[in-house]
Amino acid sequence: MASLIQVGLSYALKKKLESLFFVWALVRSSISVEVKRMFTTFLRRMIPFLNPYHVIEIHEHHREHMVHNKLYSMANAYLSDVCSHGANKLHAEVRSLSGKPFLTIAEEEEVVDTFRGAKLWWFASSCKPKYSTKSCNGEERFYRLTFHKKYRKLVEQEYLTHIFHEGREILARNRQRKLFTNIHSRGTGYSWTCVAFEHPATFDTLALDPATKRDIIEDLMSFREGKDYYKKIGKVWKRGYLLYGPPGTGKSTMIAAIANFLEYDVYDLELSAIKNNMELKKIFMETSSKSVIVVEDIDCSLNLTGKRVTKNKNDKNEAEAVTEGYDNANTVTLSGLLNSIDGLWSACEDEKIIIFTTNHVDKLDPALIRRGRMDMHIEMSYCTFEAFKVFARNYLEIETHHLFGTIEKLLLEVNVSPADVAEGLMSRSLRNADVDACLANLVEVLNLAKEDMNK
Ligand SMILES: Nc1ncnc2c1ncn2[C@@H]1O[C@H](COP(=O)(O)OP(=O)(O)OP(=O)(O)O)[C@@H](O)[C@H]1O
Ligand SMILES: [Mg+2]
Repeated sequence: MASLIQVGLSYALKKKLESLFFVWALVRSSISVEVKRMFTTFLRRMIPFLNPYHVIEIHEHHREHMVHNKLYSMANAYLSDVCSHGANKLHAEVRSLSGKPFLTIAEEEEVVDTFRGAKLWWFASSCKPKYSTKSCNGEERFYRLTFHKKYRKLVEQEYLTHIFHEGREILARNRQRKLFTNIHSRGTGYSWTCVAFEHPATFDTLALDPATKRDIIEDLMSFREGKDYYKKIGKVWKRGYLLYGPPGTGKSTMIAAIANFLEYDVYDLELSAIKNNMELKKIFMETSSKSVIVVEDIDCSLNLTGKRVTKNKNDKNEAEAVTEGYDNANTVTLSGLLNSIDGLWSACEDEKIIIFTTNHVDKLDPALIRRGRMDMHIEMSYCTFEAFKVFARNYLEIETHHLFGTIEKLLLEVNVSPADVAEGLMSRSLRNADVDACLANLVEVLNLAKEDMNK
């Protein structure tokens, strides 16, 4: 019965449609081409006029050159972080070894965002790309952003920039941080190669005088938040730290703690592997923002202790020229290094920390470490009682002990590095020995050091 009615209805509908088409064919043939054109133009104008919404499509790649569209990546990160709760279907992936999942909005899903009172609809979709590239040969993803036309100015002038900046911050927070080192490859010359950066050191585990630690943390925080300030005073947004002190006092550990605190990548620059100033400049330019650039043992890296270039090169013989840092095609010189650190090129991709470490601060050229270039000079000293207490807290989970008095006295008498103290505590704590045994072992280490000193 139901199917009979259905057949009857569709038959009636078919008949109606047939008569409509017949009338339309009659009208079409009777009206002039001119009227037809006017009618179509009118319709074309009326449809957008009646539609109060505007649409912006943000594709994964630039339409013409098929290079990656940064706005797409930022929008993707932004929507995943801010609006993903509104989506029913999500994709999950892990981008860093920390294991934190990163959720992205699945295709054909719509989420809603609000910005300064404006409501914005984001629809995730994909299409066939016009051209195919290595990274995109099947489908190209895109977002369709829909908003009321009264918000057009707001979207163009503020919202898209807001998306870009927020997305960049979110990507930086979620990315896998990297440790780069410079290598020489036959084809491309000098370049960076990287591995995941997973050093566990933090300021909590760093054994250091609490006041110095606080100063460093405050300095780093004001650097990180100082974008507008640096711009206002006309300085490139970067900061230099010189870490100096005897071996095993925690200079390299401090670098890891700084990078972890700021969540920056680390570029470990091996100066002695670089051929000349030109290569050095190139390799500096290839570092990205939000990074710590490190030159360890700067006093040993190169002969950078001579004076800077003097113009009258002819007065010098070759050997003197090299020692005094002339711009030689086959060497990295002091002036080359200074230029790379804070010449005009250093302004590309700012927000960088530059750290030099040395065991012999007195050997360095004052020009290399003057304030403004190396803004903060941090002395990493032998182990103090305050530093020891950090180890005791971290390694043994104790705040006080009857042997603390003896250890404090011994630490005032002998020069032992934090590395030695850590080793003294660790050799036993690893084997689950009790606290008393660990501290007794350290007292023994300190007494031996005292005997050595007296000898
Ligand atoms: N201040 C410190 N806080 C915590 N651990 C430390 C500290 N100093 C040294 N250590 C421990 O000692 C080891 C060696 O320290 P680190 O490599 O940081 O010393 P360094 O100053 O860089 O030495 P070098 O001048 O020989 O390069 C580290 O692995 C770390 O475990
Ligand atoms: Mg070191």
